[in-house]
Amino acid sequence: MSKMSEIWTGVGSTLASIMFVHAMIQQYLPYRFRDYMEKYMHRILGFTNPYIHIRFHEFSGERLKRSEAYTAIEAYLSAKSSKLAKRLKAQIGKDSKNLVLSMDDHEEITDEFQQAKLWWSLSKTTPKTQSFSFYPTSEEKRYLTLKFHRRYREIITEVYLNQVIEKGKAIVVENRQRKLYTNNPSHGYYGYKKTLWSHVVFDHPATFDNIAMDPTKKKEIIDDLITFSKGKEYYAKVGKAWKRGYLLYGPPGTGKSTMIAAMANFLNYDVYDLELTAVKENSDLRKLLIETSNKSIIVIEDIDCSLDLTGQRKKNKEDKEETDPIKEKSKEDRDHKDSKVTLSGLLNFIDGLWSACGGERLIVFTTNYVEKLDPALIRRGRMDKHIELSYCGFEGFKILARNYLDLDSHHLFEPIRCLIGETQMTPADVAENLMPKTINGDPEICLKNLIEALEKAKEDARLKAEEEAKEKELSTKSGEAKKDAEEKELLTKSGEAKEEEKEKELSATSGEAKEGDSSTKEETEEDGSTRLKDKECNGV
Ligand SMILES: Nc1ncnc2c1ncn2[C@@H]1O[C@H](COP(=O)(O)OP(=O)(O)OP(=O)(O)O)[C@@H](O)[C@H]1O
Repeated sequence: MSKMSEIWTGVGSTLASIMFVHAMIQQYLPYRFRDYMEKYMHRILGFTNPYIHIRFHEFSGERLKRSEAYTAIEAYLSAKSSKLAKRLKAQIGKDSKNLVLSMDDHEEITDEFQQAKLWWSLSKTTPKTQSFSFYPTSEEKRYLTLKFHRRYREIITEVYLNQVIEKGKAIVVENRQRKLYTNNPSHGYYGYKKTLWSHVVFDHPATFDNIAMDPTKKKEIIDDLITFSKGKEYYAKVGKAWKRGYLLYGPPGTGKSTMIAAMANFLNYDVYDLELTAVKENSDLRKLLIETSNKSIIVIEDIDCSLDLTGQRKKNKEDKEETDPIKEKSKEDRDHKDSKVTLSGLLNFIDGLWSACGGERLIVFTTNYVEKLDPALIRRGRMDKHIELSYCGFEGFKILARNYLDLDSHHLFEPIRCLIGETQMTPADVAENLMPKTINGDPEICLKNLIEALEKAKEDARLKAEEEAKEKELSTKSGEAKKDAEEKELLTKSGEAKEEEKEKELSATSGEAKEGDSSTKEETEEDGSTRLKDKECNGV
């Protein structure tokens, strides 16, 4: 018993001495010397230690991007961690339904592969000088370490790791909780240790089934998206970055935002809603791009009024102030932020060298005024597919009737078919009219509401057309009157001119006659010496 306590005492004092020496070295030895010591310690241990260590850092490069390998390994280990690790981290899983568990910092779990035993551990380093902060520090650097016996080197590096990454990637896709991101302002008080994007869970119910548009057009878009998402090899073969640009244009309320949500749901992509006016300069745009993940849609809504990219912003503003002053006011407020993003910066963002890092990205612009955009911005190759979203047709109405009223046919469909072809009503307005105003509302009432609204829209359009025709007539008449007056004036002027000419002519001929009498006069003017003689001839 006393021997045991002696041993323990010995172990305790040895440990204390080691810790003391370690603390002394940390405190007083210059860091360069410490580095040398560490280096040689590792070398000495390398001769005796039969284990190999591989590190996987969470962030690659200058913390630019989360390492894909790290993410995949983390996902691979998460199933094992929940069974084996003693300390776990919990995160909310897909659709906010379940918890995803993974091992906590400084935990270690084991794995086996073809009789080889492996150890995975999660560690982190904190910065040497840590300042006090109210914010969670983002300076911690995490890394996973794999340890295995050197006799398994080949099998682990050539087979096991590839399998881990492949399985991990599949788990990431499966567990992916899709997100809707928005960029934080590059200026202002958020500058300290901020992340570039903030996100919420993306949970939009729009799908291609419930979007109201022409079925042929819809199929064309779906086919295009499928071709894109399966086109990794093709894009590599033709030497193009794996990305595609979509330009969605059309009047407000025709479903541009709804289309983006449907695309994201269809492809299972994240959405990055990029607010250009919050980006200070072109270099910030590049950083934002690097921070986006693969399998994502980067959206710039209302591109025509985001920035002075069209060279016509002033004009746009004037145009729109007439139509929607409230909306325009808030846009104007945004414009007041001093963003220096330029058209060339944005073009670089879309298809410069940096746009090729990562892959499987869609870039979507929306606008209500396609004709006002700079052609360079929307040329094919940048915006590969131009999609017009327009007023609701009968096919679109049928989809909305199915969505909102569970109706595939009704005797009121026929009058609606006629009316909808004669009016310009957006799907948003049609949907609003179809929405039952009470729970379990009668679908017939909703259809009648729509008919009423369509008739009103038709009447309004007729009145407007009449008014416009009148205005046109008036302006033509006033134009004609003006023209008449101008012509008259011209005539009068030309008459006067003619008269003047005649008078001139007359005076010229009478002058000539006089000149005939004194033909020698000209000569006298040319030659002063003859003048006297002439005068004499005329008896002066
Ligand atoms: N094509 C459509 N199919 C189904 N619903 C639609 C469609 N278009 C509009 N809606 C309905 O109208 C609402 C407004 O549509 P959305 O915001 O997509 O229009 P938008 O074209 O993006 O408008 P804005 O140009 O003003 O941003 C949506 O919530 C949706 O319910």
